[in-house]
Amino acid sequence: MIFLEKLLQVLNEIERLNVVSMHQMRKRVNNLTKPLGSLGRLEEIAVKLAGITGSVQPRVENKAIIVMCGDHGVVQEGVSAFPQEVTGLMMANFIRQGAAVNVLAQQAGAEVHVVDIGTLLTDLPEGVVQRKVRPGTANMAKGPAMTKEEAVAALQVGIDTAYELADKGIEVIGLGEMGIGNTTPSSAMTAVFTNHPAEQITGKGSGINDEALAAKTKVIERAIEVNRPNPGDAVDVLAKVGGLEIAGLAGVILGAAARKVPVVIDGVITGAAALAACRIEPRCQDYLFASHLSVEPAHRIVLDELGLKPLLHLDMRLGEGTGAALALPVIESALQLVAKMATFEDLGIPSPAPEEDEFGLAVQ
Ligand SMILES: Cc1cc2ncn([C@H]3O[C@H](COP(=O)(O)O)[C@@H](O)[C@H]3O)c2cc1C
Ligand SMILES: O=C(O)c1cccnc1
Repeated sequence: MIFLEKLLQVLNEIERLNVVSMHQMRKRVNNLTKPLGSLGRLEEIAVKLAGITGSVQPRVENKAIIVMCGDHGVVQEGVSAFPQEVTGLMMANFIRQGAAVNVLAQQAGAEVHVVDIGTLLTDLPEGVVQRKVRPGTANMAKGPAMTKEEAVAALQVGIDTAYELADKGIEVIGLGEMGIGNTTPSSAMTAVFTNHPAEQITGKGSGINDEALAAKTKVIERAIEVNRPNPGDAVDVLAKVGGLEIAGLAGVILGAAARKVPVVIDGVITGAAALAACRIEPRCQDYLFASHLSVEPAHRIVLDELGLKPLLHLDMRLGEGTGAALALPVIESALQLVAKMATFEDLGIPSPAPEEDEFGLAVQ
């Protein structure tokens, strides 16, 4: 249980947002040459980033997307439109820069880190980070997807990955994943954590038909019934009805929050990981940005539960970190505005800033 001790130490390091920096950033934003509040959510982004980093000049120039990859025993139940081999083939595609996330990450100026935390592939393409905890999960419709020890080990892989990136100067992390079948554990976890019926939470994933959707819903119900995950114990939920890449992503969030690095979540799978991370340590909620709203029904429920508003509405349902990659430039733009716009002071006219900000602090 060395892992567990390390995990507890990480949780201990996650701090609340720095309210002083947020107040200073709000003051700066209110003094920019524009009507108060007119940059809308971009203003909120700047203030939140100040709180996360504890700096009035936060930076998100050095960006990375972590694509955690894992396979799922539950595909035996026919829950995906695609065969399991596609997970490994897509890993090679990420390395060849041929996937959607590669194109969008390049647009955003973000590095893509591909981590094998639990695929069935034995011959990994060069460039994939090898952190396999086990080769694929077991079929959760018949028993636990993995042991609790394996779930903790996967969390630790995520924490280590976040630490490595923070140590090399990465200032914002986008989350992505690849794993055929992974919308099934994501929906199961969301059903358990939010106490919604599987029917309201299950979607078509990569594109199953209505008949297969009904069967997928039943598989999720059965997995919950067979395993009885304890909603009050997020590691139990991850182990019984989760996935290796999902646990790894939850670990990335915990590690990034401990290092004061903002995290941009993507679709329904990274959303389920965020729910797990926030159940393990609620303070990490403050470190999250929601990039977009997926068409998968579980996603809206996840974001509501996390109290996050998506930045983009593009009707996407891909995963990989594609939504996160698209949101990174929006987040960076918020800071560029703060850094480069003139203030009312520069124009020599009084600022329209209110006397108090949302923290009840005087801003003049
Ligand atoms: C070619 C291809 C590329 C993908 N990139 C992301 N996903 C997405 O689809 C999978 C989840 O959907 P389901 O639960 O229905 O299997 C995940 O790998 C997710 O990242 C892909 C899926 C496919 C087929
Ligand atoms: O929105 C997502 O994250 C998603 C949807 C379908 C398949 N994979 C991912």
